[in-house]
Amino acid sequence: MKRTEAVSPLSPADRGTGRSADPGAPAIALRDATLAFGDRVLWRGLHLDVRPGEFLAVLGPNGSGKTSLLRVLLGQQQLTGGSLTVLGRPSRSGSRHVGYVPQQTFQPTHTLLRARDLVRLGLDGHRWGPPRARRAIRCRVDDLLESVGATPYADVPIGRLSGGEQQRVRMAQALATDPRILLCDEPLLSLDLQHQRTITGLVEERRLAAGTAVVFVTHEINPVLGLVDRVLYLARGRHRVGPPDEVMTSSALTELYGTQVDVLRVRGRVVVVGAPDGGTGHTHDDAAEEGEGQ
Ligand SMILES: Nc1ncnc2c1ncn2[C@@H]1O[C@H](COP(=O)(O)OP(=O)(O)OP(=O)(O)O)[C@@H](O)[C@H]1O
Repeated sequence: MKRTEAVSPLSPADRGTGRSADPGAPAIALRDATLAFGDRVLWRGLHLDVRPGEFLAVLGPNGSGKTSLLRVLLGQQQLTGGSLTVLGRPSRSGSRHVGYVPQQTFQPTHTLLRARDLVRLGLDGHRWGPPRARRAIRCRVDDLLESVGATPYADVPIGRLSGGEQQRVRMAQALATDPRILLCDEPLLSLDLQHQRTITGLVEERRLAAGTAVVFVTHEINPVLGLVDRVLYLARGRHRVGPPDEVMTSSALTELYGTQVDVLRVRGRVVVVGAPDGGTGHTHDDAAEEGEGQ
């Protein structure tokens, strides 16, 4: 299990409420941020504030630097240039105020760790001092598992679960500490429509109830189109940020890719045609799938 992805000890400075010193401060602030590996620039000059309660979708072709951006926000990867603050402070790894749903990695089938153990690690893996009362922890774990529809397999070793089932458990783990920022790396991968809705519903609930800022990496914007405040689109070392109606347009993506790209709206869905990487999955037509299932 990649325990460090979601759980690690708190630094002493991080034991507070997670609120910024300045309540009006953005949850995340990137200034002139650049990330490069050797000569390869993933993105440069990124200037971005993510407000509390905002839903930012991060799109872009394979290798454009979406996961790397999350690693930067998690404090696991240093910027090459520019600066970053998270909840008003320099980012650091292991903050309980930042929930993380990592990109899907399949667990070995022989692992003994059960779904409920993984969620529990998300709950008390950050804590110093005596463990919380067992019953309270068990109830909270049960509630979290229930919220993602994972109760039926709470006691099944995680390696025996399907990709979609594992994904739902990871979401429960990420929400365990009531994070003020939620970073999701393709959390809808492997999920059928019903469970996509369960997951997006949970994220939305959390965002509205607690003002959690959401950074949501996805290859498929349509399942979250109604929730997204802004899109950050990364491609060819460049980026574009703005509301979906401004970014998901033929002119914006043509400029970003440097070649003709057409963005169509079909029954309220976004369809991208002609992106050199074959598109980033926006052409997937959920509406058709939904109709078929009824
Ligand atoms: N530590 C590292 N050192 C060198 N190169 C790296 C490192 N981390 C990532 N890369 C490279 O940076 C590029 C971007 O990787 P990243 O995982 O951020 O892409 P992505 O947009 O999330 O892709 P995908 O859609 O396939 O998940 C890749 O080519 C990757 O190999």
